[in-house]
Amino acid sequence: MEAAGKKEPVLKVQNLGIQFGGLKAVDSFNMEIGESELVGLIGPNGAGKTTVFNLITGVYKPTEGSFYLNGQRMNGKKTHQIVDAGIARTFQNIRLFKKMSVIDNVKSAMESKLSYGLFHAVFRTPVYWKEEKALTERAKELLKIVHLSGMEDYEAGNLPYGQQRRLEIARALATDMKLLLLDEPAAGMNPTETEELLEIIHFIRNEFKISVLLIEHDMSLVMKICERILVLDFGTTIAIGTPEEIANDTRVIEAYLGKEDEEVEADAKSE
Ligand SMILES: Nc1ncnc2c1ncn2[C@@H]1O[C@H](COP(=O)(O)OP(=O)(O)OP(=O)(O)O)[C@@H](O)[C@H]1O
Repeated sequence: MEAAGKKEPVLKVQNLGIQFGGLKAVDSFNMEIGESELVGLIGPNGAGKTTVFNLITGVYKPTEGSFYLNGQRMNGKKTHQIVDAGIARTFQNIRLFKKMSVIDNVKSAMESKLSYGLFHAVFRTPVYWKEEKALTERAKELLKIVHLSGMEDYEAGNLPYGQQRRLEIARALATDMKLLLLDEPAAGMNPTETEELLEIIHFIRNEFKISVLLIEHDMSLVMKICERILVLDFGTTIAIGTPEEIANDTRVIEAYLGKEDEEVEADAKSE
């Protein structure tokens, strides 16, 4: 997958694959994502999309291939090292500290950035308070970006589903990433919430100049927001292209939804 421009791609994936027993969940996966690009990763259930995320965040160890972040080889690194290097993600099944406040959820994602030591934390020194204040301000800014201003003190688990998904995005932003992986961010959202999410993703990409890789079943969102789309089926890449190319690709139409061509084309046009 060729990235736009001549600069080193933010993410470069070469022949990445993993086998679970006899199943090749992801096979020879290749992809490049350039700076500030917004790329979609789609495919039917079980196609291998989340497995790709798990591979490039160090959750799974690839059985073949390599991947690079800004030219730095990332194979074999632990998840926290990959997060520190600049890859952040959200999860299909939301992972928040449900009993913690909204703002503490964001602040806890920034912990690795803290420079004060145990002494300052235990004795609550001026150094501690200064850094805490800066952290709180930053967390508030991030909550504003995901339209959660005013919700700082709510318990995260009590937020409606759509807001919890946006809080996950704020947590990911708190890690100062270069590449943001979003796993079905619109799942469970109504059309108004999805529209709001779309605006937020655009804003984040433009504001932070980050690259985004998006797994999403909501085709209208994918078609509207992604500059390029990669389609997986049974762990294999079956198509790469612009939203328009993907919507008209017969292999995608046949494999992706498993419907008759006319039916899928009608769906794609109505979205
Ligand atoms: N840890 C694992 N052990 C064994 N098989 C696994 C494991 N993780 C994923 N798989 C299998 O790998 C395949 C790809 O799964 P994956 O979750 O990546 O698909 P997906 O495209 O994200 O699907 P969905 O859209 O339903 O989330 C599936 O057949 C799945 O059962």
